[in-house]
Amino acid sequence: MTRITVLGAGAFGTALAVTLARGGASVTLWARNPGQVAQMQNTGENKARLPGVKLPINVAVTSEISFVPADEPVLLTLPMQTLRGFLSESRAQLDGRKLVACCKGIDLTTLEGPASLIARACPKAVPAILTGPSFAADIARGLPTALTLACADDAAGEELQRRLSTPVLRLYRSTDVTGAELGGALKNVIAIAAGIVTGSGLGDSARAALMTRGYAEMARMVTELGGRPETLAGLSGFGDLVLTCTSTQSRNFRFGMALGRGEEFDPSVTVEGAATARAVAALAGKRGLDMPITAMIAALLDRKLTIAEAVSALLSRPLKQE
Ligand SMILES: NC(=O)C1=CN([C@@H]2O[C@H](COP(=O)(O)OP(=O)(O)OC[C@H]3O[C@@H](n4cnc5c(N)ncnc54)[C@H](OP(=O)(O)O)[C@@H]3O)[C@@H](O)[C@H]2O)C=CC1
Ligand SMILES: O=C(CO)COP(=O)(O)O
Repeated sequence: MTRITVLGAGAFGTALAVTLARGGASVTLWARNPGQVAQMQNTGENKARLPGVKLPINVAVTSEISFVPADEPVLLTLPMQTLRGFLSESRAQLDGRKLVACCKGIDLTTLEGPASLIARACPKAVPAILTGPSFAADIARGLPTALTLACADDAAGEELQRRLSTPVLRLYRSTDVTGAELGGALKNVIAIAAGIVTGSGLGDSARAALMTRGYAEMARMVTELGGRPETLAGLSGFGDLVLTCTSTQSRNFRFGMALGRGEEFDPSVTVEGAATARAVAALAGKRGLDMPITAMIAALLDRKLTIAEAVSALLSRPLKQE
């Protein structure tokens, strides 16, 4: 039987633990907070992050990372901006493992994605990325979901694909780690922008234009960093961009909608695209890449611009070929 360790009991980690356990794996789900662990053990449910979903009996919940099996997959399901610190604290337990990052974003300090952070902290580990269109709530309900599993070592990737696929969770394999992780990171920034367009009443046509031009700037960054444009055309890029820019289940989209309406947004909600917008704007600046939508979102979040000014700046750019 496959044993899987899931580190991070947020909505996504819990949903993945549940679906993998339903698929027959023996899952250990780790959360940092012993109180939350006790609550999950007592109620058989993660009431804080994924209420209403029963944990199968083959999910063991713990707040200790004392032993992580060496040859079994480890899923990292923490928010992106906490990953670097977590890896550095836990490298003794994690190095040498197959570490599958499920977070979407770019680290604000190093301007790197999860695979590079893993490689730096745990040089003997096999880094992989699990990404694509998938809301935790959908996965937890057992609805069909398709994701990209990217690993530079294709043999290791094939094994991970096999172990992490279930009858309702279909994984496609890729060796393009850069393309896959950038798709998941960058689409969140465009989703905030799409939310702003919707929230401020600019219309569906404007949102479609923004998604398309957002995709163009995502492709520029993927190509610049050595990823493959065809990866971006798959689940991890196009697929997740469409999902996140069109569904109010998305926190990034809802955050953008609140901005567009001039409403407050609960600061405790994980909105990966906010930090990633700033990181990507900095990276684009360093590399001389034109990423106007990302730059506008970063400027809006830093209150350097109003929405009206951002829209006007985007529309008054010089006319160019598509
Ligand atoms: N939710 C979804 O539908 C999807 C999420 N993802 C990605 O998964 C990642 C996690 O998101 P999600 O599960 O939704 O997040 P949630 O907001 O649901 O939960 C975040 C979890 O991370 C924990 N956490 C925060 N900081 C640390 C830390 N320093 N050390 C250890 N644990 C920490 C929190 O613990 P505590 O409660 O103690 O603060 C909490 O359990 C994100 O990158 C997201 O983009 C990807 C696809 C779908
Ligand atoms: O990445 C996701 C869906 O694929 C989840 O999106 P949000 O983080 O915007 O909720």
